[in-house]
Amino acid sequence: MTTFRIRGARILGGDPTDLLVRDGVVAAVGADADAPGAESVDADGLVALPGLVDLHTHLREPGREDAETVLTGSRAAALGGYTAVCAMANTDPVADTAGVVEQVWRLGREAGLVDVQPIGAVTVGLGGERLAELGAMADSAASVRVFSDDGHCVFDPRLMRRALEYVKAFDGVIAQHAEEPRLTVGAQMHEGVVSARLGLTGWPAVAEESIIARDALLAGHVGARLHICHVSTRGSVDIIRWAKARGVRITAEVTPHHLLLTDTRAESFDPVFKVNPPLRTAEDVEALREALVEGIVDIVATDHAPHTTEDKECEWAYARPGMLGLETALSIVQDVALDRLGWDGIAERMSRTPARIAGLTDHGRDPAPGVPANLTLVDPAARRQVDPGSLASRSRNTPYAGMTLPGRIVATFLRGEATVLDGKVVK
Ligand SMILES: NC(=O)N[C@@H](CC(=O)O)C(=O)O
Ligand SMILES: [Zn+2]
Ligand SMILES: [Zn+2]
Repeated sequence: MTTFRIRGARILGGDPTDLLVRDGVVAAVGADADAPGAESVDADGLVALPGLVDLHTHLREPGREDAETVLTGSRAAALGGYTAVCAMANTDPVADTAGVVEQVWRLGREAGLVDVQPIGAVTVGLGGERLAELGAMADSAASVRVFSDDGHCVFDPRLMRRALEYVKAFDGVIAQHAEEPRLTVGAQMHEGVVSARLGLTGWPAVAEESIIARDALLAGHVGARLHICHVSTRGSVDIIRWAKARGVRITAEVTPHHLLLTDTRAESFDPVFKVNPPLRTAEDVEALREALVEGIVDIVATDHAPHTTEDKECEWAYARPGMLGLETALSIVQDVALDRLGWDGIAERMSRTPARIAGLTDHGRDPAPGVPANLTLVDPAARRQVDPGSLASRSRNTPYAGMTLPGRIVATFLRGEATVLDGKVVK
C-alpha cells in the first residue's frame, strides 16, 4: 500500500497542515506527518473533507447496465469526492432479496472505488403490496439498514406502519419517496403557473406534503426512524420542522438540483430537466436552502439518476424522470450554500450525517490520527465548465451542461488508497 504525505491541506477549511496516510488510516497530522518514501501530494490551497457519503444513488446494475454500472457509477462518485454511496433498490431485478443486495455489494467491492452500500426494497418488486425480506437483507453480507421503494411511494399506510415496526428492531430506517400516487396521475412537472402556461399536467406540492405528514405521524407512533427522500417544497420543510419539534425520529434530504433549479426550466421542453419530484418554484428553492442551513433538512443527497439517450432525448412526455448528480454535487452546494454553511457545515451535511443515517461507521469522520483515511481534497478556487461528454457516468443527462461551476475534486482516498489523483480516477 502506498503511503501518502498530503502537504498543506486545510482540514475543513482551517489552517494548512500535512497529513500522513498510511495503512488505511490517517497516521499523523501536522509536524509528525512525515515518513521515508511517502508519496507527496501537493495540497496547497486545497480543503480536506471527510469523504462524501451519498444516501441516494441509482447505479442501475443489475438490469440497466446501458445507463450505468456499479463500476461507472463508482468512478463518477469518486470523482465527485464520494467514498460511500447507497445504491437504490429500483434495479431489474429489484433489490428485494438477500441475493440481489449481496450481488450489488460484491460488485461495489470489486470496483473498489467507493463503498457501495445497497438499499433494500420495502416491498416485493416495489409493488407496494407485500413486505420484502427485510430481515434477510439486514442479516446478509450487505448488512442492509436503509430500505426504500424509491421511484415509488410506499402508499399503503398499513404496509408503511409494518415496515417501520419491522426495521425498528435493528435500528433500520425507511427512506420514503413521498408522492401520493392518486394526486400525480399523468404528472409531468410542478403544478403551478408555469405548468398552466405550458399546458402540462401538474405534480402538486400537496402530493409530497400529505405523505410526509402521514409518515411523520406513523413514525412517531411506532417510534421508528423515517427518512424523507428528495424534499422539494416549502410546505414539506414546515411539516418536517413540526415533526422534529415533536421528537419524531425523522431526517430529510435535498438534492443539489432542487437547491438550484426551478420549474421555469421546463419552458425549454428539454427532458433533461424532467425529474421526480419536479423542479419547483424559486420560493421553494429559497426555503430548501434555508432549511439546509438551519438543519431542518439534514443532508444533501444526489438522487443521481442516469438514463440512456433513448430514454432522455425524446418528447418530454415520454422521457424518464431523473438527472445525474454525483460529479457536480459538491460544486452546486459550494455555489449555493458555502457562504452560510462553511466547510464544516458542508462536511456535516454531505458526509457525517449521511454516514450516521446509513450506519456507515468508517465514513463521515474528520481526518485525524487513527481515523480510516476516507477523505477528499477539493480546490475551492477552481472553476470548470460542465461538459456532459467528459463525465465518467455512462449516461449524459446532466442538467448543468455548459454551466460554469465553482470547485473541483483533486483527490479522493478510500481507506488510504487513492481513488482519484490530479482530478482523474486512479484505476
Ligand atoms: N428521481 C427521478 O426522477 N428518478 C429516479 C427515481 C426517484 O428517485 O424517484 C430514477 O430511478 O430514475
Ligand atoms: Zn424518488
Ligand atoms: Zn431516486
